[in-house]
Amino acid sequence: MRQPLVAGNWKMHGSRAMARALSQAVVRGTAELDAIEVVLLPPYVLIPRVSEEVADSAVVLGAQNVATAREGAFTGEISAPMLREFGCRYALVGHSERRQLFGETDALVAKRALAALQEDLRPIVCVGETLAEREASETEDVVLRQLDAVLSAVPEAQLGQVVFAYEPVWAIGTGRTATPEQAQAVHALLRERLHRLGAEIGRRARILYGGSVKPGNAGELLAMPDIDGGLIGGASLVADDFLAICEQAALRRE
Ligand SMILES: O=C[C@H](O)COP(=O)(O)O
Repeated sequence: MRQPLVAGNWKMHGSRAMARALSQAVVRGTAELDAIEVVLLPPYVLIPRVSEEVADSAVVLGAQNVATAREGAFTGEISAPMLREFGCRYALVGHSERRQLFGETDALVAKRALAALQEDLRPIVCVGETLAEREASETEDVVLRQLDAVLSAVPEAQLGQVVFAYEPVWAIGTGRTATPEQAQAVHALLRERLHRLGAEIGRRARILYGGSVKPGNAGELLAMPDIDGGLIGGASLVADDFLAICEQAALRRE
């Protein structure tokens, strides 16, 4: 059985006071939820603050991106060794906002995933189609192209460390969620592709869903056989909402 994972992507939100209060609420509220893995992805500058708050808990820390190099003249980038030093265990790569707003290509996303793995930082690889691509019936081609770019770069032995996330771009921050059936169809497609690399790889890979997940729709999404958790944006900034989603994910496990 795959352990459900719920990750809160705070995006570019927060302050030191907010990070402290929200992390404490998540630590308290998930203390009994040992069936699931809970990951917080604050902005870089809040990582040290969140790290202190989650230190004695099962809540895991991650970053929203990671550099392709360990160090060097890469202004504005933060490397995997730096993130590890501050307690991060995960890093998002290829979030659609990075792809769309900052021009990150499939090749760059694959390099970021590899750089993370080389430092024992688990990448959460995001894939997803835009509304125009969905309407042009290109969803499968787009998500498989994005997935294959990473699969061809990462050694098979390390694939077990990778988490995948399907986030239809048209559902992110829009209040418009994919139906559980739409999401399941893409998750099954991704798993099928992973399965081709090895039955065990396909069976064990965790594939999260993201895009306007809220307490009101989390249960039906997480009930789908190939949805192993959520990548939560807006709702992760509201402790009660995030905790309610974590509780739904824990039910999936039982
Ligand atoms: O990383 C999180 C996703 O982009 C989803 O964001 P959202 O829950 O605000 O739609």
